[in-house]
Amino acid sequence: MPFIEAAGITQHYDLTGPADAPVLLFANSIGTSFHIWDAVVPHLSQRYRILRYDMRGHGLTQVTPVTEASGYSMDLLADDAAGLLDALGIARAHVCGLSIGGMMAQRLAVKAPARVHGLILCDTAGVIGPQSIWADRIAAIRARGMTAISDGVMARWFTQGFRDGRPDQIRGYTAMVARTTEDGYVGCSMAIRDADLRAANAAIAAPTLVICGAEDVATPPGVARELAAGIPGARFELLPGAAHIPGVEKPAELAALIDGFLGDL
Ligand SMILES: O=C(O)CCC(=O)CC(=O)O
Repeated sequence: MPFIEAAGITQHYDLTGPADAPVLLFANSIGTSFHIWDAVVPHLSQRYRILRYDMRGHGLTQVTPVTEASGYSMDLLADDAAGLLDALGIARAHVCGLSIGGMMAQRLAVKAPARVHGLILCDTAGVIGPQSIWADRIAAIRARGMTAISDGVMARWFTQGFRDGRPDQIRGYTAMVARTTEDGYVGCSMAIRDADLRAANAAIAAPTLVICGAEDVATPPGVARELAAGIPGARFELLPGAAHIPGVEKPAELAALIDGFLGDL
């Protein structure tokens, strides 16, 4: 199980695919580990060297303490990803980020343009609000723990059909949320709450594809279209039959969109 010291913390990652293939870095959404990409990887791992990692305080990556006064920031999360690339000796990668992972990817593309080749922004936005939803979530977690939010999260992550048809998956993903560290989730909530990336996104130079599940209620298609409109030359693709985590509900379709886009670069 690979761990590496990067950006001052112990990060948990997985690197698979041909050693000489272009690197494709996946960044996850809040409350998840890199296993949300498990079903996508087999569709891409012949042509890309796939790097996945757990965000700070998530999965098996180290959590750092969070107080009312000091949470995490989107810059810190972008520095974590850049530190991971440094530690692994990877100069440049395609980056595919989901939700907060997509916000981190926007930030990385602005802060370190030489590191980002192709940019895929999946079910994300330049701002995810209103800020009150983050205050409410943080208060609920601090009062009652992670299980206070896990049922509501499932309703946003997956379509009704998937929730009805795959109770095994819903139990598993509920456990994934519940086992996320409180400080990790709260710290990342603060990073989302405090981020408005829209103005800075005008400077993104990487070729960009924005993808959104047609049934996403957390970062709906209208918001994702606005994100694409704010990034020079960005394309937008709607993914039918998926909500907030298309890599779980529509892995082959998501992989085809990613591969089609990267194949043109
Ligand atoms: O998923 C994210 O990273 C942010 C949006 C969100 O909170 C969706 C959810 O878990 O309900």
